[in-house]
Parts: sequence; structure tokens; C-alpha cells
Amino acid sequence: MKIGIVVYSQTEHTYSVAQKLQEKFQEEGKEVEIERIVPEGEVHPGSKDIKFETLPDVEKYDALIFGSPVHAFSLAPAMKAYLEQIPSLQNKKIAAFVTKGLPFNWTGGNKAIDKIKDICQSKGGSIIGTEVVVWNKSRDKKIGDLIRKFSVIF
Ligand SMILES: Cc1cc2nc3c(=O)[nH]c(=O)nc-3n(C[C@H](O)[C@H](O)[C@H](O)COP(=O)(O)O)c2cc1C
Repeated sequence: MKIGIVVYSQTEHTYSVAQKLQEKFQEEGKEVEIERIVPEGEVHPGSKDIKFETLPDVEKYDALIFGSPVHAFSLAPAMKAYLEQIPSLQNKKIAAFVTKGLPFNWTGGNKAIDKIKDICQSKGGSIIGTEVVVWNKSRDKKIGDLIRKFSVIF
């Protein structure tokens, strides 16, 4: 099974989680690659018509993990636009995580995860695991939980 970790990250928090996950998967002998979503120019919470410099192709993976920051109480627009342009996620095993700065439940983590779920399901993909990582003092424990959880399901 080939696993693709497809990440959008502006300040490397989300990317660093992807790297830790990749290390763990590699220790376990899993075939795993990280690919980054790179939009063209600056992207703001209200951005529309986002174009991409780098657009990872999901076709070559059997399983996918999408990682994104929370922006403006929801999914970062670049990840939303990326997911929306994927033609199909039929027969893919999918997990997703988001990173965020604010500790409260109403500050976008669950909404961002729900957006990822909705878009993936509309493309025929099934989401089998999700996690929200708040970027505070307790993040290492949460990242450890995420890695343990995802390494069981993949
Ligand atoms: C434009 C912008 C909007 C943000 N909005 C939120 C938000 O609504 N809720 C939240 O918890 N964190 C918010 N954050 C914080 C980021 O989600 C957090 O720092 C995240 O870990 C950044 O991930 P990255 O380093 O992979 O880009 C925002 C950050 C930026 C730059």
C-alpha cells in the first residue's frame, strides 16, 4: 500500500507533523511520501480562484493523509481549493488532520475537518481517521496520539 501525505503548510507546523508521521511509517516499513500543496502567490482567508505552483497527484496512492492549518475558523482556502479540484477519491483510504493556534473548540478545528470530510466523500473517498492538533504547550502529546492512531489504521 502506497501512502501519500499531502500537506498545505504556511509556517511549517502542519508540515512538521507530516514529517514525524512519515518517520514513524518508514520505521514500520511502510511506503510513504510527503507532497506539498503550493499555491501561486499569497493566499488569504477570502481568496477565490486559487492557482497552484505544485499540485500533488493523488492517483498514485492507495491511501492518503491530508494535513492543513485552520484559517479564519475553517479549512485553509488553499487546501479547500486543492481538494475540490481532485477528480476522484474512489477506493482511497483517507485520514486527515489540521493544526490550529487557538485552544477553544469553536475556533475552527472541527469545521475544517468537516469540510475535508464533505469534499472527500463527495469524490467517493472514505475518511477513516481525523485529528485536530492545537499548537500550544501540549502539542507534542497530541502529535504522539495522532501518530499512534494513524499508524494503527494504515
Ligand atoms: C490567516 C490565518 C488565520 C488563522 N485562523 C485561525 C483560526 O481561525 N483558528 C485557529 O485556531 N488558528 C488559526 N490560525 C493559526 C494557524 O491555524 C496555526 O498557527 C497553524 O498551526 C499554522 O499551520 P502551518 O504552520 O502549517 O501553516 C490562523 C493563522 C493564519 C496565518
